[in-house]
Amino acid sequence: MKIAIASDHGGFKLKDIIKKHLEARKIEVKDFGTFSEESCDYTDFALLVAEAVAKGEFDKGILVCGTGIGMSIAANKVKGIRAAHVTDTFSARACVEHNNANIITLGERITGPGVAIDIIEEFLSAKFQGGRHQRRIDKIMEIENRYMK
Ligand SMILES: O=C(CO)[C@H](O)[C@H](O)[C@H](O)COP(=O)(O)O
Repeated sequence: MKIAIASDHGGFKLKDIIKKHLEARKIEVKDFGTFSEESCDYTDFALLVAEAVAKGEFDKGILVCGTGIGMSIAANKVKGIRAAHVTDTFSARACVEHNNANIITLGERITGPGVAIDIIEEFLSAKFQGGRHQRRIDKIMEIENRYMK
C-alpha cells in the first residue's frame, strides 16, 4: 500500500507522528510537506496529495491541519477525491466502508496522537462494501461530472 501524506504548519507535529508510525509498520509513505512549523497555506498541500491520489499514484492520502476542515474542503475540490474529515474510529472505518473515502483529514488541534493513530489504522484496514454504497458513489460521480471539469 502506498500512502501520500501532507500537512500545514498546524498539523506538522501530528503528520510526523503518523508518518513515523506508518514507516514503523513498513507502509510506503511519501511526505509532500510541509517540512517545518513555519506558517503556510493548507490549500497548497491538500492539492499536492489530492492530485497524486486522484491520478492513482497512491492508494490513499492523509492530510493534517489544525482542524482538518480546511484540508477536507480543499481536497474535495479535486475530481475523484472523497476526503473525509474524521475525529473518531467509527467514522474512520465507515468513511471507507460506505463512502469509499480515498483521503482522510485530521486536526492536530482536535485529535490527540493516540486516537489519531487508531483512526489511521481503521482507515487503512477498512474495505469498501460496494452494493448500495456503490450506487451512491456513482451519484456523487454524476455530480462531479456535472460541476467539475
Ligand atoms: O485548521 C486549519 C485549516 O482548516 C489550519 O491548519 C489552521 O489551523 C487554521 O487555518 C488557522 O491558521 P493559523 O494561520 O495557524 O492561525
